[in-house]
Amino acid sequence: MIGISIATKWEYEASLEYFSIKDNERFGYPYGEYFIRTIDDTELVFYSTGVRKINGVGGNQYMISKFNLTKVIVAGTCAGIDDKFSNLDIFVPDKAVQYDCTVKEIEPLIKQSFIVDIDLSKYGNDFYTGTIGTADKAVVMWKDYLELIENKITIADTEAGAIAYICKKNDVECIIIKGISDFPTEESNSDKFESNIEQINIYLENTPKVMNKIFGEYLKRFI
Ligand SMILES: Nc1ncnc2c1ncn2[C@@H]1O[C@H](CCC(=O)c2cccc(C(=O)O)c2)[C@@H](O)[C@H]1O
Repeated sequence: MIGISIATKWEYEASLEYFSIKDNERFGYPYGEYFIRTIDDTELVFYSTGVRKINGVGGNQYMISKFNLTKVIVAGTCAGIDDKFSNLDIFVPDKAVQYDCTVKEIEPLIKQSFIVDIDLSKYGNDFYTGTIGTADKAVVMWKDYLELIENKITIADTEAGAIAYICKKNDVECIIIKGISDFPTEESNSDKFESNIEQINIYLENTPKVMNKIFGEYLKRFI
């Protein structure tokens, strides 16, 4: 069985809609909900975990143990960091890093022990790849965005790097498929809150579009 890990309720709702899931096919578990679908003769369990690293890791560890998963695919949205890319571009990163685990004033932002390399060689190369950076807070502030650019991060989220890390501990393959839902914008002091609300609205508008693109154009070749 392969697990499809989904963080937010909006991403999960878009998944329910995409696969036309009926109420009696939805089951609860301590971190959220799951449903099961067979695609190309492979059984997949789609589950919501809730947001940020603790929920992402807890939900995945639970599902790896419950269903004896052989692979986890993290599917969802992310912030765009590298400005060569645009909203709705989809990535399958070959590197996942946690960037909030060091004292950055005296240590490098990213330490080797928090980097997971992902071998994509058997899946071809007709997709965007790069480094996904994960931390427990969303990338909203311009100074955080500049720091990620400086550290050569391509996209950022709040779960994937930690999920890849615990998959490795479990000897379970982890593939991350993420689409850009939003980019941080430079905020001035006066419109900090407005610019944040605007970013959230863009995220909400793009979430179903990203999930449909992942399921329609990317999922099958990674299962
Ligand atoms: N900018 C982002 N940074 C990090 N992760 C992002 C971003 N965008 C999307 N994700 C991904 O989607 C989910 C939720 C998104 C989220 O929390 C968010 C999105 C936009 C603005 C704000 C805000 O507070 O203004 C919060 C997370 O689970 C994460 O995996």
